Amino acid sequence: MFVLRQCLTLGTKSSIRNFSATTNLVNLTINEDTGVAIMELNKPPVNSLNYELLEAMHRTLVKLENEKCPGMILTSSSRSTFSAGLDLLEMYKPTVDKARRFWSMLQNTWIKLYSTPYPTVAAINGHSPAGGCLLAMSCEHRIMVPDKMIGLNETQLGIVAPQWFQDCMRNIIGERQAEKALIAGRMFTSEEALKIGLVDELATDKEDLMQKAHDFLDEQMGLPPLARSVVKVGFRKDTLSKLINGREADIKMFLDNVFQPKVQESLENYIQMLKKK
Ligand SMILES: CCCCCC/C=C\CC(=O)SCCNC(=O)CCNC(=O)[C@H](O)C(C)(C)COP(=O)(O)OP(=O)(O)OC[C@H]1O[C@@H](n2cnc3c(N)ncnc32)[C@H](O)[C@@H]1OP(=O)(O)O
Repeated sequence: MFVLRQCLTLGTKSSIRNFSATTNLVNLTINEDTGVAIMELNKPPVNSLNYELLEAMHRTLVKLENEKCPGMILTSSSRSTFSAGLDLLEMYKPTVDKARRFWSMLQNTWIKLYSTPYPTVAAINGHSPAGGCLLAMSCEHRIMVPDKMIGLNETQLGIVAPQWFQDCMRNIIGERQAEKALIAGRMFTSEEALKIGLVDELATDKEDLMQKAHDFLDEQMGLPPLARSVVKVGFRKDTLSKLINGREADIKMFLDNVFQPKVQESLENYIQMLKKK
């Protein structure tokens, strides 16, 4: 195995191979024999999804697609958290330009991740609320360590999970379970998530998690890749097209909501609460 460290400040293919001391928000490891990529989110302490992390993810996904990646594992370098979801500071008192840029990058990243032709598996080694749950749901297969929490908890924060977040959940756990979970903003334990099908497997620890993720990819990589990807994208095309054809309306929805005084008040209280913990 060798490690390619993807650095935000580096753009060219050759320079990506050089380690740089600059913060690496995404660590990319590619197995020389199998080509399998491990994309590890690395924004301590909890991988909150700010513009820079989303951009680093997007850039990595473009690179993997260009280099005909055969399969990818999405995981996190944090011991407690897969991803804490969207960075609350991106939504708290932003300028219009900053909010628009942020949301647009979230859309870009999700569209790339949800539509990869190659198989993807989320190795969920920690809590995965809201936007973190979206990332996991955008992969094809989810494996989670025990005793962590996952779900779309937006309602509990006084905000609304966008339609495409909701669609992703509905596509996985079905209409009735998704409606109940989304209205309540419910977070599930790993064990509950397995029961309702929000995750596919539980692992005993990180080693078991990665082994199971590799096993899933091995199985997928044994299938004819073109047929596999056509079926995958066929299943996902309605959800994808809804956002792709409605990106501007979705940005407007976000901007209209994020600047509501009530929403700003909820975000402020929530940020304070997290800081006091
Ligand atoms: C507004 C219009 C519509 C918008 C639609 C939005 C759609 C999606 C929204 C989201 O994704 S909002 C984010 C939702 N996320 C959460 O509710 C998770 C909040 N975090 C936690 O519950 C916990 O941090 C954790 C993930 C369970 C991890 O717990 P742990 O004990 O390990 O770590 P903490 O001590 O709580 O946190 C460390 C450090 O990180 C800061 N932080 C945590 N989450 C976020 C976040 N999402 N954004 C920014 N910062 C975050 C936390 O405040 C701590 O900071 P310091 O005290 O160290 O400064």
